Amino acid sequence: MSAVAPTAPVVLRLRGVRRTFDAELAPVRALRGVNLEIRAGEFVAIIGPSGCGKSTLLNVVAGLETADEGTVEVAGETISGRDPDWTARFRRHHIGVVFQFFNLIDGVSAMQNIALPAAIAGMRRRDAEARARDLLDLLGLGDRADQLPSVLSGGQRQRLAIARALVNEPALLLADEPTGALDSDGGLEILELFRRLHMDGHTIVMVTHSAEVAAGAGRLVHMRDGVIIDGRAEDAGASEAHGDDRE
Ligand SMILES: Nc1ncnc2c1ncn2[C@@H]1O[C@H](COP(=O)(O)OP(=O)(O)OP(=O)(O)O)[C@@H](O)[C@H]1O
Repeated sequence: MSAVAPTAPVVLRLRGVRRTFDAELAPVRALRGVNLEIRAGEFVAIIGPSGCGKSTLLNVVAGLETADEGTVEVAGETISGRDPDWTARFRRHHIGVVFQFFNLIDGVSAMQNIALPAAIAGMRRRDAEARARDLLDLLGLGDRADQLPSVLSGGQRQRLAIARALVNEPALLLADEPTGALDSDGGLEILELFRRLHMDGHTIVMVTHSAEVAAGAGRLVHMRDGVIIDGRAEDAGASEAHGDDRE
């Protein structure tokens, strides 16, 4: 289990978060009252059956989806209910996001894939490039700085995407199926990297289908039918943990 002190500050807090999608047959209640607290330095894996709401939860935390109800706090700031520009700015500065299929910019070098988001967040170009080079070295891609993502292996692309996610020193690193597009060895390599980042003090929340990858995290959070059924914040109400279905 995670060795994170129970007194470490809460970096992520969700309270009563709901999200329903319109669909042709019937509305899909993807999140049905999610309560969760994650403390600084935790490495958390969110697991559960397909369709239980894992990606929706991560997207709501990233501000890529909005919650219909409830509150989402990241690094002490309430991010739910904000306008899209505020949310995008907050995400740039405080949240790093890693996706299953990397989402790199194909037309620019590995180094620029990292430096551009830093420059957009306001860092001077030269500083952004220096930071990008440091991150490439840290993640074992120092000799790939000038290459395009298309010539990198899947594992290298994902390491590059992780470097990009770290460039603005986020309070929270989110990863949605970060090993899903990689073979088993590549996946375990990414897990090892997350474990290293965790040891360095990063706070990581990862959605995964892989039991092997999840087992490498410090804490497991189990979801089912749009709620967290285990691994929730200690102080969340028991009825909420089993779904507070009001409809
Ligand atoms: N944009 C959307 N519009 C309509 N329904 C959606 C949308 N996004 C997600 N859903 C539905 O919400 C539910 C939860 O989806 P979500 O992707 O969060 O689940 P998941 O646990 O991540 O699934 P998987 O493990 O298969 O990736 C599913 O029934 C899904 O079909």
